[in-house]
Amino acid sequence: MSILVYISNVNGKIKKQSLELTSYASAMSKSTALDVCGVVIGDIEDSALDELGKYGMGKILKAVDAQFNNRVNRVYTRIVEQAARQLNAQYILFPDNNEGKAIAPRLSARMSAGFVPQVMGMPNSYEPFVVSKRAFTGKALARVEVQTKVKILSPMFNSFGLIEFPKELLIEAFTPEIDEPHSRLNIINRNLNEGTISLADAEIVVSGGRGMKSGEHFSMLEALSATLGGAVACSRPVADAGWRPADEHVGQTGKIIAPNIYFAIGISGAIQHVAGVSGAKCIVAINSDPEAPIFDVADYGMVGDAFKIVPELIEAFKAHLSDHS
Ligand SMILES: Cc1cc2nc3c(=O)[nH]c(=O)nc-3n(C[C@H](O)[C@H](O)[C@H](O)COP(=O)(O)OP(=O)(O)OC[C@H]3O[C@@H](n4cnc5c(N)ncnc54)[C@H](O)[C@@H]3O)c2cc1C
Repeated sequence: MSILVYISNVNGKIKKQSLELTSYASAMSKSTALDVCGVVIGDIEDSALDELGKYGMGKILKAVDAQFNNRVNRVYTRIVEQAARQLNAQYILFPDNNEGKAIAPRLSARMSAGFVPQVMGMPNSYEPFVVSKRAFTGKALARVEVQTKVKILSPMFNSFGLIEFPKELLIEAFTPEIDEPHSRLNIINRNLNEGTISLADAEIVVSGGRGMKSGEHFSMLEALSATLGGAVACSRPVADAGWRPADEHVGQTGKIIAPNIYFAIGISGAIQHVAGVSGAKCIVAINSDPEAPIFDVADYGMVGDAFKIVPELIEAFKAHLSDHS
């Protein structure tokens, strides 16, 4: 019997979320004595998977077929289901991202398995199985009891962290039986953001709001983000105005992120915005209005003009980083 981790394969690379999910599964295996296994789909070198052993992965089923490189959620669901049945998985873990959101509910229906998205922290108990999840756009935690034999969980990114549980890793080829067309769609072109840290993976996020006045002024936030090795995000009006791409918008109707540090710069802190970042470990707010609601949720606040403070911060961080390099 096992705990099965769905390993996201992005162009032959694994995401940090998969390392965190593996740590999470390894912590669960301490309480359940179940083996930690994984399934990965599409072209990927074994060497790209080795790191998972460091976090407690014992075995990976690797489903490689050129047809699997175009992700078709219906087919991926069938593959994970077959892997789960082969490994007698009691728990199946998905990342809380678009992939998890597309596959986990389908799998839940196919396997009659209870599914809990947006899981926060480790299970509260195993008999009965109770786990906490985000509720009411992050304003509350709900404790959920799952009564089905197989349970599917999507832990929130960065809600657990990376913990090493070194294990010898075995990678096995896996040939699922797919008796339906792999795709009814032809993907003609894919445009990927190369060389940037994705918002979901970023440990530091530098986010700007309407207080930045225009899209051009975001170059300042890009410079701060580059200095710190982070990613840039924005509030919804900024994306709506076309100052930044729509996929950078965080909040209730955008991405939900939980970085270690979230810089909210020229952002008022409306409840719909905070809903997307309340999981951040530390919020640093820069706002010229001392009454801005963002200061109610910020761990550190600077009252003042972002156009003066941000360049000074960049210089200070650069000096600090060069002293410590
Ligand atoms: C159903 C619904 C869903 C929504 N979903 C989202 C969502 O997912 N994400 C989201 O972000 N919003 C969402 N909104 C919009 C949300 O209610 C707010 O309108 C929005 O978050 C405000 O964006 P902002 O903070 O950038 O702008 P503003 O509220 O205009 O705030 C700008 C801030 O910049 C400060 N400022 C101005 N000049 C400077 C300066 N020079 N230096 C420093 N600070 C300065 C101001 O003091 C102010 O606090 C949603 C709204 C609704 C109704």
